Amino acid sequence: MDNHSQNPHILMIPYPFQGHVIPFVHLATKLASKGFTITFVNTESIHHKITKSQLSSSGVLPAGPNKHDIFAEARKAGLDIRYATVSDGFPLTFDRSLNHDQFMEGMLHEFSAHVDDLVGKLVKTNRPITCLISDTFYVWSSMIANKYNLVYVSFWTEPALVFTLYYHMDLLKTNGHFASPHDDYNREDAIDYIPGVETMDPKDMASYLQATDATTVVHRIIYKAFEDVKRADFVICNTVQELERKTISALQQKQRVYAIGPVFPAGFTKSLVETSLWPESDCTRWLDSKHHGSVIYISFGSYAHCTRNDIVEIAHGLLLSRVSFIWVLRPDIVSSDQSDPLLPPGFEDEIKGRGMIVPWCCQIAVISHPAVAGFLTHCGWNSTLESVWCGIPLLCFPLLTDQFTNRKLVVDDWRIGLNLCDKMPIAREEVARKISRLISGKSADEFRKNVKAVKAELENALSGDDGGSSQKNLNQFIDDMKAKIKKKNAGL
Ligand SMILES: O=c1ccn([C@@H]2O[C@H](COP(=O)(O)OP(=O)(O)O[C@H]3O[C@H](CO)[C@@H](O)[C@H](O)[C@H]3O)[C@@H](O)[C@H]2O)c(=O)[nH]1
Repeated sequence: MDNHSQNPHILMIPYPFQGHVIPFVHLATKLASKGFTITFVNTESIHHKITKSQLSSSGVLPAGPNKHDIFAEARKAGLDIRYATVSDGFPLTFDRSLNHDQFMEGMLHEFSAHVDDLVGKLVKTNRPITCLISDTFYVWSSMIANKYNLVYVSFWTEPALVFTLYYHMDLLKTNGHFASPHDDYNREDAIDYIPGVETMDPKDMASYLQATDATTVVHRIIYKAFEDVKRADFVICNTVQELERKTISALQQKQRVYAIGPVFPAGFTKSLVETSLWPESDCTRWLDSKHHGSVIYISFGSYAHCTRNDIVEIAHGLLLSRVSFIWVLRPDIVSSDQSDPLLPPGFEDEIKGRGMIVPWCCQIAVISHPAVAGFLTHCGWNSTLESVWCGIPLLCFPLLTDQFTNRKLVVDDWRIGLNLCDKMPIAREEVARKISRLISGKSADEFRKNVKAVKAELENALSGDDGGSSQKNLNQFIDDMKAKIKKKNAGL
């Protein structure tokens, strides 16, 4: 076997959002620790945000020629991970959150030209890349892989259930549950025809599949991306086989799909690689001062926005509940052009000593702390997996995209949490009541018991080198990918 097929050089490109960059970075270190050479590509904008936040958190950037290389420490630890950046087509000062649709149009139409240019250079080096691992939401992966004769691996950072719903959009359309020809009406009865999926309520689908306008830029991206993924050589998924067995088996009838999750940093501690787009506030000392199992952690991830009313009602609910809490209020949580105070007047005085409000933190450090008892979350998939790993029940407030489906897994299937509000709009009394049910009494005991069982599934999946399902699947994927690269190199 030649060196390239034994130890291939893989190009990895995450979608330029926090919730995608994080699992991609952890997967990169995992693959590098198995001997692969990786070139990891971030957009210039993501790179700029990470280095800026690193500078504000620590006051210093690492010295020397590697100061702008987020993998410098990982390389010192012996991993062969190289780092490159690519333009997303917009200037650094462009507000991608505020101008979301314009940015996404760029992702749809222009980004591939920049990637093409970069890959063209990378394949000419003395250690050429032979494989591309790109985010499933990209629309150009098969085109780039074909042009440069690369094996094409699609990495899906959400549950397999969400993948399969997008994968079968044609069925949802034919049956009138999505993009119904009757203008603004989609069928509301149960969906019972998706292979490998139990009967499900349409309100549990990803928000984009519940929309009545199915022509937005995100929809056009999803249509194209899910056509493209059908051309992937392999699909790897940040989930666990035992948790989504039927869904994954049905998908495997169509494609080579491997459940390799949860993809976490080694040892579930702060990674050697900086990934945060915002400076992290340190919550450790504050948490140390609290009783075990007494604190609620609240975060809605990096991408979704909520309304001013949501924030106000949650704030009042927290006051009524009298629990201690850490609340991550991202600067753009309502909108990045919103600078008026969000919290009710006097709130911060009233919560002194009991509540801590931060713009961002090291989430895995916070939820690993024994003081934390519950997580009020938007149900981003990374947050869901991380919370389960820490044995923390969830209070679910899904806002967008896969978060509605993730909520169904948490609340209806695994029974490890509950809905923040059963009917919109959200009301303060219900917030207080649900917080109490999450962390005290019989309901809390039940959630804790159930979350232990799901946690055990995650632990088993990662146990041993070849014992757990995700370890086995990762090893199998690696063997299959190497074989495919060898075949491709041989022109077969
Ligand atoms: O203060 C914080 C808040 C979050 N995080 C981390 O940021 C990530 C957030 O990821 P996730 O919980 O998945 O939420 P989003 O950032 O919203 O992720 C996007 O990407 C996910 C994966 O595709 C989807 O499941 C989400 O719905 C989508 O919004 C997690 O690893 C957290 O540990 C921090 O480190 N500090």
